Amino acid sequence: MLQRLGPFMRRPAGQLAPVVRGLSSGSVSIKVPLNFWAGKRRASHEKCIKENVYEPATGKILCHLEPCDAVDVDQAVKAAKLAFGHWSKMSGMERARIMIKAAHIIESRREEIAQMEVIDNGKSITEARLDVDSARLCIEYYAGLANTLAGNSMVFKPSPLTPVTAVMLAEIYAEAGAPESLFSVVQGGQETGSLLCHHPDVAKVSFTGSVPTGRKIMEMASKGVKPVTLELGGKSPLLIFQDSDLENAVRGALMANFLSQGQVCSNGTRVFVHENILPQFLEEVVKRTQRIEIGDPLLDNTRMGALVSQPHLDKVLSFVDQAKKEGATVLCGGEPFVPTDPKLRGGYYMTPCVLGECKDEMTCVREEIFGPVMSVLSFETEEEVLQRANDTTMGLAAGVFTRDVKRAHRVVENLKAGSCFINNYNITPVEVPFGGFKMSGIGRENGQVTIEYYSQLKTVFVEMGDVDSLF
Ligand SMILES: NC(=O)c1ccc[n+]([C@@H]2O[C@H](COP(=O)([O-])OP(=O)(O)OC[C@H]3O[C@@H](n4cnc5c(N)ncnc54)[C@H](O)[C@@H]3O)[C@@H](O)[C@H]2O)c1
Ligand SMILES: O=CCc1c[nH]cn1
Repeated sequence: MLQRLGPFMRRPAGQLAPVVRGLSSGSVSIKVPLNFWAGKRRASHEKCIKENVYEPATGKILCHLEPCDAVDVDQAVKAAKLAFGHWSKMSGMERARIMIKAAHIIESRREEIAQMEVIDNGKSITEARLDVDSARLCIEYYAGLANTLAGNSMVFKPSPLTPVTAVMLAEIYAEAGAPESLFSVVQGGQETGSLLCHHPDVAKVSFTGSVPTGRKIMEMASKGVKPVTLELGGKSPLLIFQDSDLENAVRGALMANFLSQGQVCSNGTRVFVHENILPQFLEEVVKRTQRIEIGDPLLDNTRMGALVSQPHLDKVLSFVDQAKKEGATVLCGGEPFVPTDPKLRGGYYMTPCVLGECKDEMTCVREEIFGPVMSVLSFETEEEVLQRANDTTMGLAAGVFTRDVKRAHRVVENLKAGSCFINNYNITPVEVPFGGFKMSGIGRENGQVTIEYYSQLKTVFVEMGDVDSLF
């Protein structure tokens, strides 16, 4: 395991707590470059100002980001264009073989990748392992479809807050035998992103992020008349009817709000509960929220790690303050959390929050918080709750809990959202398309339909006879 982690330097021992299956929080300091194209990791070509990147669990500096400038982006895109030439001429079988090999490498390095994702992102190791499995399954699924299709190359810019693991994926594709630069990584923030959108050799822009940034991306892509896929934010409703199995509804509400410290686009953060079961629901949901184990994300029993950055934590806490000012009741959580372990004291933790007595017009109900904050609202009738659930500019996901199967189908038919869950929440298998209605996005990821969003259709007429001319 440690040999594989060669490029990552460990901090001197001494202040470290026991190592958890390889890495421990606060023990990693990355010195190697984080850009990757033409077969290797690369520093940016200019000695630019390096930006600190912090480990969410500890607040310690994890690495330095060297944003790619126009020269770097141009090199990466040109290399990707060459790779496209090779890759698209390979047979589907050859491409599938390379993808399956990449999937096997991911499987064999599952724990190492998951641990590095935790260090990079702050989420719990339990979730990170599932994320690595999802990545592998995704590659396996599309390898199955590759046999009959054209292939693309990609230049990927990760969030500047979490730059580390995307480079590992680039190395894995290279090891699996993919043409050089088939999958490249350029680091940076909005300037680098904007360079990619404007580059004339970039044929398609796929963006995952917030609605305001998505709007800018679409605007930039429009200059080159480039197609876009936009996977944007949400403010999804979860409807819990009186006839629900209450135990499962409570579990669903927790899964809809607290995965990845609430930093999940599809989260069902507006929880509408029928007025007759509201007291029981709140008692149970608050009890279980208070039991969520917060702390070192690399420990197996942790269920909630750290938020991605200090500014983001501050923003989420300010949403809770605003909710209080607007009349919501904090039923639990919503406070900064300082773990007892001294090495975690600088980390970005908060207690998961349930807000009661929420009203439709409150900021916490209207705006995406992207943190562990559940807003609970009461309703009386199906018609009323459907109208309120759809009263949003976004439409990524929605959920309904009821034992009445006819009601379940009637409700999801009327919910304006790309993914609807009946008696569960946040289930996203790779075979099933994922994407938003309204301002939550354009296009779909996952499933067979996604291929259409990354392909050009070419129509070719071949005349075998004479041209029937009118002239
Ligand atoms: N629909 C989905 O599948 C999905 C998945 C995950 C996250 N999200 C959404 O993402 C948001 C949270 O992510 P975030 O905080 O990283 O979002 P963000 O919009 O702040 O940033 C996303 C990315 O855009 C880049 N960027 C920012 N400004 C840019 C510009 N002007 N030009 C080019 N690039 C620019 C950033 O560097 C970053 O890599 C939430 O709204 C969440 O719902 C959506
Ligand atoms: O934050 C986004 C979550 C998600 C689930 N499936 C695809 N994206």
